[in-house]
Amino acid sequence: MTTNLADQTSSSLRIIGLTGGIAMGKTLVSEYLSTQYKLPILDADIYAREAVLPDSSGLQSIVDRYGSGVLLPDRTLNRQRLGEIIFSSPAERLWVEQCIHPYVRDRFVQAISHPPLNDPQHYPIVVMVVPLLFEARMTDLVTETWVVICSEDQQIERLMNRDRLTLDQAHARINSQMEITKKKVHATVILDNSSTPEALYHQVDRHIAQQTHAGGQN
Ligand SMILES: CC(C)(COP(=O)(O)OP(=O)(O)OC[C@H]1O[C@@H](n2cnc3c(N)ncnc32)[C@H](O)[C@@H]1O)[C@@H](O)C(=O)NCCC(=O)NCCS
Ligand SMILES: Nc1ncnc2c1ncn2[C@@H]1O[C@H](COP(=O)(O)OP(=O)(O)OP(=O)(O)O)[C@@H](O)[C@H]1O
Repeated sequence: MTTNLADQTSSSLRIIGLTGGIAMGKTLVSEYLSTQYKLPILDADIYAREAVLPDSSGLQSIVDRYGSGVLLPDRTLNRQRLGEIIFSSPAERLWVEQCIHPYVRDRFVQAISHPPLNDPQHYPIVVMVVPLLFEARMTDLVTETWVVICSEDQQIERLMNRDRLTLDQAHARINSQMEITKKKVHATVILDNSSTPEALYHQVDRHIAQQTHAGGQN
């Protein structure tokens, strides 16, 4: 039986699962929700980094599999090297994910089940930023899903510029995620980030107000 975290916590608590394709604008939205609405933000990418900190069992497993060449001289994870490995091999990506995702899920569950975030009087809305919300089957952790989208051309341009990637590298990362058209099918809310950040923020304002007014229902 699937355990639904939202059922374990107060029914009035809204948990927004914020996702979208890589580099489509999740961070822009989460920063806005944090600064404009003071919402608590829990971020899967941050938890995934914690899972491979020096001396963690996660990092040790990765070194056991790929050798010490996956470490930088200061013994921290060489993220660029691990990225080359997992974004060019679906099998290795799945292996790394099964190593890291259980930790990420645990961190979300811990955060939302304990004070202060389990008190809807203080925090009626919590945001979980989860790039792989659908792929990693974490939708049971949230009460609504917000999917940020833009065109594929914009995605590639933003990704290449931000992360200094070649076109092939950008494609490899995009192709390792569920197609955005499929994510849209599962969305409670679609946020179109193909224009300016301000246009995106207006949509966020509208959906926070609408959903709050409707009592957090879809
Ligand atoms: C491969 C790693 C070391 C690359 O690190 P890097 O600093 O370059 O990227 P960062 O972690 O900031 O991720 C940037 C974006 O890449 C995408 N991404 C990351 N991991 C994955 C993955 N396994 N599959 C598809 N896309 C991914 C996400 O959109 C994410 O927001 C890192 O992404 C990683 O450890 N990935 C495996 C863990 C994971 O699945 N994380 C996703 C959150 S649960
Ligand atoms: N509307 C926009 N116009 C121009 N640039 C944008 C816009 N939205 C986002 N960007 C830029 O695109 C890049 C990706 O945006 P952002 O980091 O918010 O995406 P993300 O979904 O959080 O990425 P990731 O999946 O890697 O975590 C950033 O460099 C950001 O500044």
